[in-house]
Amino acid sequence: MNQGYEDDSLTLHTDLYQINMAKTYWQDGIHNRNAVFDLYFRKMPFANGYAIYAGLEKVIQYIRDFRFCESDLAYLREEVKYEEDFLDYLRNMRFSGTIRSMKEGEVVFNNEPIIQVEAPLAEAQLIETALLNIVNYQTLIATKASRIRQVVNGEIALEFGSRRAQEMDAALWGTRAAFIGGFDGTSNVRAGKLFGMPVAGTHAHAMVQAYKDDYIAFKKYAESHRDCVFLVDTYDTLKSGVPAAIKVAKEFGDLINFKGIRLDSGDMAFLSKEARKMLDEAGFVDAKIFASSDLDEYTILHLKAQGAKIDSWGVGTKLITAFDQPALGAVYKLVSIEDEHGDMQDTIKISGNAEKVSTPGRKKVYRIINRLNHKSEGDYITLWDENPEEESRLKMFHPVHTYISKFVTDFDAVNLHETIFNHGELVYELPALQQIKGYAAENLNLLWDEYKRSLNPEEYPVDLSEKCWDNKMRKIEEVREKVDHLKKS
Ligand SMILES: Nc1ncnc2c1ncn2[C@@H]1O[C@H](COP(=O)(O)OP(=O)(O)OP(=O)(O)O)[C@@H](O)[C@H]1O
Ligand SMILES: O=P(O)(O)OC[C@H]1O[C@H](OP(=O)(O)OP(=O)(O)O)[C@H](O)[C@@H]1O
Ligand SMILES: O=C(O)c1cccnc1
Repeated sequence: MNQGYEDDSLTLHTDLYQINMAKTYWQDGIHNRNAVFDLYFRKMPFANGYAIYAGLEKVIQYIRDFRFCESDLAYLREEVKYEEDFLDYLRNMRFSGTIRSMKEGEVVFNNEPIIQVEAPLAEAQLIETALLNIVNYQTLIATKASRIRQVVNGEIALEFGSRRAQEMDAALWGTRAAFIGGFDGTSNVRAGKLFGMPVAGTHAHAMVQAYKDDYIAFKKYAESHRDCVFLVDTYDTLKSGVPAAIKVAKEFGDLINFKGIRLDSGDMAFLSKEARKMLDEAGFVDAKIFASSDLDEYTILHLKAQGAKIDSWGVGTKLITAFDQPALGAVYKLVSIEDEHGDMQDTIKISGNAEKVSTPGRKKVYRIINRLNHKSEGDYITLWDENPEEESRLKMFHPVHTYISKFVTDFDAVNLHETIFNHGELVYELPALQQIKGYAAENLNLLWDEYKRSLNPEEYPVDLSEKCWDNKMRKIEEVREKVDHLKKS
């Protein structure tokens, strides 16, 4: 999308204040100081017990291609009035830092760094907006998809939301995220082409309206396709749609693969049960019933509770727009920065709300897995120089309500971060999408069911090591002393 420019990049896909800060750092000569930022979210989306991380593929593409092109620089020169020497600095900028990230498809929780950026201060600052933009949306959709997958269980779930998504990129990357979260395929053909996802589809009401008759429309479709799923609710599902589908299936016999029917309105519990009887009586016991129409995990659960005979669920609007929670709220916080002597100094952002106080320092995140039952005991955030793998007994305690604690022995501590870029060089090979999806499903098996139920799940422990916690308390104290001192002077 060049909008008339000869060249274009995603590098201006940032907030102006990031470039303004970069200019201040550059002018002051601190732009190359090593800085560490954590990307994390604070509250579990949809009040779910876990989230599924998606977005890494796009983050990699964005970082790999990070550079200001000439039309970006011309814009900054003419419209924002930046001086030539600063523009020269931007012209030569490439991302030269290190990015550590959890793997795509990882089961993630609030308040743990999903991505950690360690880079020259100005570079780390400039990429914030795009990273958050990507991860916030894709993680939200993967998580919503996973919630729907939990209730759909062993049946088929198809993503149908392109027409309702917040624009084209959202449809495309959203459906990829939904696939990672557990969907089986998409109606978006470009997603099939670009990501290798399975594509699937039936037909719309428009086709039945065009032929003005269920039977004629289905017959015409059968003449032009081998796989047939007929949409039966345009006029009257049980009186016209289902009988017409059965009639065409009988007439065409082996000439078509009659896969079933789709319901898109009305009482889908009642209609699916009646349609199932009609299909079975006609001998089409293998024909499947597809359902769509404003579905989400709640309607699907209710339909199942009513004994609906639905085999395949098409979900659009409520998935692709994350209808009940439109934002994940992930943030990007500076946790450590090099001082004038070359030493790293940890930084903190204070808030009146204890849960919002950032956790200082360059950190690692471990998943503590019980060797006896292969279930996760929780996640354990340490400072960089700690190694829980070498410890035989771990004290895990809640970082806010510290009296909630437990000791864990006989565990494996799995470091959840992979190095993606090392000093600017891409060193990570992204697995195939199918593998990422498999990884998400596999990792969910590490969680007790109590964390996975869609309603009122238990809170999964995300704890700080004692050293990490002490460091945080020390930083809080330092800030407090400084503020007290300012008040007095
Ligand atoms: N038995 C059922 N129990 C609970 N929810 C249902 C049941 N049957 C359908 N639904 C859901 O109820 C909602 C009905 O939507 P709506 O009122 O728009 O009617 P509709 O039958 O889809 O009609 P139309 O698409 O023609 O406007 C949809 O979200 C659908 O998934
Ligand atoms: O309801 P969603 O979860 O968003 O799923 C996608 C919807 O898109 C189509 O409807 P639409 O009314 O757009 O077209 P149609 O005429 O083919 O029904 C389809 O029939 C689904 O109802
Ligand atoms: O293939 C379908 O049935 C379909 C595709 C997109 C939206 N609604 C339905």
